[in-house]
Amino acid sequence: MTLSEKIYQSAGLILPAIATLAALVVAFLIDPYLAFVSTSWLIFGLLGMSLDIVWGRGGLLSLGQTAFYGMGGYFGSIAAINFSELTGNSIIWALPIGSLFGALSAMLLGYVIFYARMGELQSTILSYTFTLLLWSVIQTFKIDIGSASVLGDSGLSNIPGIVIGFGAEAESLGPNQALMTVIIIVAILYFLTRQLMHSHFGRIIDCIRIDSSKTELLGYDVRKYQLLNFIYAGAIAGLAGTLYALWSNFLSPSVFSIQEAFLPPIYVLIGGLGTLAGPFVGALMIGIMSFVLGGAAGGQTTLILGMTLILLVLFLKNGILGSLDSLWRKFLPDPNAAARHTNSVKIDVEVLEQILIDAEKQAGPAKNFSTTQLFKKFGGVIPVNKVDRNFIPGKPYSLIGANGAGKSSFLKTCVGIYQPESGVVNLGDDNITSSPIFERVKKGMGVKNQKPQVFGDLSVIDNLWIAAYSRTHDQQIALDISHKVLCMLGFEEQLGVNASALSHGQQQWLDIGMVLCLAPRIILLDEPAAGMTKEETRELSLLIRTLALHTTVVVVEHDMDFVSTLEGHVTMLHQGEVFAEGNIQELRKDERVLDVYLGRRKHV
Ligand SMILES: Nc1ncnc2c1ncn2[C@@H]1O[C@H](COP(=O)(O)OP(=O)(O)OP(=O)(O)O)[C@@H](O)[C@H]1O
Repeated sequence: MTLSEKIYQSAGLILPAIATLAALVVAFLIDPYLAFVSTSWLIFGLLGMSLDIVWGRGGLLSLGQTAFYGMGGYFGSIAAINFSELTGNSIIWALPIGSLFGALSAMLLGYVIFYARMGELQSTILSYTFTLLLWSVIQTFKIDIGSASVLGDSGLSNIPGIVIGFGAEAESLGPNQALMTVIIIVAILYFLTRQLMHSHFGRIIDCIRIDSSKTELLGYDVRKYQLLNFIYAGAIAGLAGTLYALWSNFLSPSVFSIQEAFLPPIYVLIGGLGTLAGPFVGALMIGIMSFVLGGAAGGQTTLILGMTLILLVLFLKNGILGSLDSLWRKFLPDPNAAARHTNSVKIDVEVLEQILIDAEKQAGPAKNFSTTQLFKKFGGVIPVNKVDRNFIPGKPYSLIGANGAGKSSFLKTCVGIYQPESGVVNLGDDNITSSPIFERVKKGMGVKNQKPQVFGDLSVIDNLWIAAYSRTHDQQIALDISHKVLCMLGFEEQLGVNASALSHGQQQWLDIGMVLCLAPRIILLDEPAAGMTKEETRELSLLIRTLALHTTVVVVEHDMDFVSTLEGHVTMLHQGEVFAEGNIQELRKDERVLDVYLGRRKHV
């Protein structure tokens, strides 16, 4: 890595650290009124960051962040009002309780969103509805909890300020000290979140955003990770809400309002989606503009602000920090340059054998795979009609058939993408008929779909690593496995290239490499030769034959010539049923098979 790349890599750490120190100095020096106002900008930035975790990293535009913020604010304030009477200090009670209630509300909403497998738009609308629901409830809700009185649309008052001392004499901090305290809390949360997003957890979240179905095919429990990420962001929003309540000493139901719900997405868009620090820039910019325009624009603040924001989002599509990042990258060496130097893939069979032997040592022997009376229908169409099959290691199995014969449907029903109406799927001794996909993968199933599924924004090595990590849960072992597979494919030079910069054929190989990193005990390949050159197809055939010596391999394939090179067992499907089987030479002589393939009616 060059010096300029090293500086770029550490910028996300160094620049915010410098910004924190500078902010502390400024907070100490500025006018108390400005310190008071700018504290709220920082808190809004924190709320924006909580959305960036869910949206920029997790891929879900949630309009529920202000709901968690409001819930955190209310419950944190109730704790502060009651407990600070006893101990003086407000934040040690309010912040944990506020973030706990933010997290709990996020858990409730997130569970519905992720476990009901809602689409993106549905999820956004549901999160918005959740916020509005709380708004209407809190407006009429009146209750006394100890010394705290929640008074419907009159809100909650008498919230103590930010008190960090203890005892009867402990007092609220002045505006400058309060700002400095909030800067420190926000900085801690920013660096913690950055660390989390750079950990394996963050990488998995990135993969889910890019391609959630592929992430599940790598054996990750996608919904669990999405929910955990959502809960974490809810906790941050709840904490931001509590800080806001302590700062303003008052909370009204308007924190759950429509206007508030749309502010965090604006902060994120202005600052830069997925940058984590961007929402602070966005909140600061809006705060400063409103502050400055408030006096000068004679009642036209909202109009001028709105126009400026529209122009900003139009001309800086990646937001301020996102655009600066793109600009900076232009001065760095092109990480994808090596993608242009790739030759056609030549499998290193020796390395492949070693990988397969290691996999066997770690994951156990190959497993049989069988279906019994497997049946799937779509309305009147029956693409899988009571199929009994038993696949064992030794020779590859090919499933052939004309278009619409049911090959892909059979494979998808085996993988768990389609749920069968009846019948059983067994992996080794386990009945996996109703297991979720990620559990099947954990039990040893490896799947390669027809189109290459790689994480385009991640480097080649990271793509392999994320697959290997799913099996090993050990960062170093996963890296060792990734390097072996990289070497087997001859991709060493392309290690740092983004997967999206590879050609279609290379992406197919990378996808196959990812499957190998899982050390699968049975491998299902759907038209793996699609889009490959003749040379690559030859290598693929060699790879599949080698794989079949160590694992069970089932290939769905159209191309009879390719199937004949596999020298394995062939099953022909027709109208969802097993129509013929044997080796390819026998099937090629079978008139009934030729009739189906050539569309003749003589024997069928
Ligand atoms: N999700 C679905 N909903 C409705 N019908 C489907 C669905 N998936 C497949 N089918 C139908 O099932 C039948 C078998 O399709 P399938 O894709 O499994 O065949 P195939 O042998 O893989 O064909 P091809 O080689 O063209 O991919 C077709 O009639 C198809 O329209």
